[in-house]
Amino acid sequence: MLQAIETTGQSGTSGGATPIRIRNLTLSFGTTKVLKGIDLDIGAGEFFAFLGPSGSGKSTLLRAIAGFGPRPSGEILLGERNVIGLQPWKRDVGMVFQSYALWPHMTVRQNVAYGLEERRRPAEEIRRRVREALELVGLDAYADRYPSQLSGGQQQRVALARTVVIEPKVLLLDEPLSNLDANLRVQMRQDLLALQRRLGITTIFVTHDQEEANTICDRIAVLSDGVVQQVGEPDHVYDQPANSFVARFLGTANILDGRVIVRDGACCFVLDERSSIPLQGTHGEGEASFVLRPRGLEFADGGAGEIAGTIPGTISGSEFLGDTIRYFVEIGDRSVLVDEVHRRGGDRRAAGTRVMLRVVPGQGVILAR
Ligand SMILES: Nc1ncnc2c1ncn2[C@@H]1O[C@H](COP(=O)(O)OP(=O)(O)OP(=O)(O)O)[C@@H](O)[C@H]1O
Repeated sequence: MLQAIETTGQSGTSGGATPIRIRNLTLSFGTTKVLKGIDLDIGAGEFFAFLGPSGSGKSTLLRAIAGFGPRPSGEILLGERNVIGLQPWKRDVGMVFQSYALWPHMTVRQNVAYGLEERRRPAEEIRRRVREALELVGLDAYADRYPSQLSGGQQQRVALARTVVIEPKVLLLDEPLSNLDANLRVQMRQDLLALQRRLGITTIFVTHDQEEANTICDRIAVLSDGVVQQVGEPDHVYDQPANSFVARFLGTANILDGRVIVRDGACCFVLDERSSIPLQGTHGEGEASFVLRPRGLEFADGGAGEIAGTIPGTISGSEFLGDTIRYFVEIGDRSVLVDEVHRRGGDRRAAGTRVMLRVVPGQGVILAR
């Protein structure tokens, strides 16, 4: 019965925004553990993303919060209440899925009203709340249409209206934009952000699309193999990845293996016998990886011969990316990516050219290995 409704909230219980605390959450399908001791704190009113590759456990975690799937161990606190073991419809959460699953034989108005009718709200209240929900998603003029008379984006907005109309304390969105075409997704994510801000409702958004998470969410949790790899604001996680998985998953990264040494009190990253890079700040000595975005490296032009702190290399190819040109540079037996701003009419560096690279000051992260 919930298939088309996909909301598990109770009517008229919204109150203030609800924080979510997850403690040591573990969940298995049969003998396969897919959530492995998840700890998370999601603030009241926060727009939070679960981001990770396919199979990392994002949907399973979201569904566990909603009360679907096998019973996990650990705690899920919605406000002060541990909801583990509680039936989905008693949790006061609303969930929107990738497939909108609207009732095709019902108008937009009837679809949105359905959850309130099921909860036996008075007719006048239903009329008012449905009108408000449709205004919220900008579809009040479409109330008498059937789903087949709407675009994909409009249908998804009906699905959102149908969920928020029951005033859940927590809104769970499982890849809600992935059925839409690229342009509509960009538009819809802004609409979604505006809606979330207006409602002030604690919201979790599941996606494998880092751009989607980064553009609309306050904070993200990066998941891999049922484990939270890192939590933080999108720019922080991008700039300061906790490990090489996060660095690779959030954009393109050069991961250079070498070691940190301290010489005369100054830290230095030794790539090989020809290349060492001075480091800012203090780091422990030992095996390490230097994680650098392609924009974190630049060409040290103009110097004759090798310059201290630079890395000699040879360009092996390049790609035109619009605003930038991405160069493939061989350094020893490894290859790195270097992005250089494209200037109109500027010459492209040719394959085979010998170059010196340096780290842009302040760029890069050292990860112990
Ligand atoms: N009903 C199920 N029975 C058995 N295994 C399942 C079931 N649902 C999910 N899994 C497994 O649990 C793991 C996590 O799946 P989940 O759907 O949570 O990943 P996800 O990160 O949401 O991936 P996607 O982005 O592809 O939806 C996967 O290995 C998946 O095969």
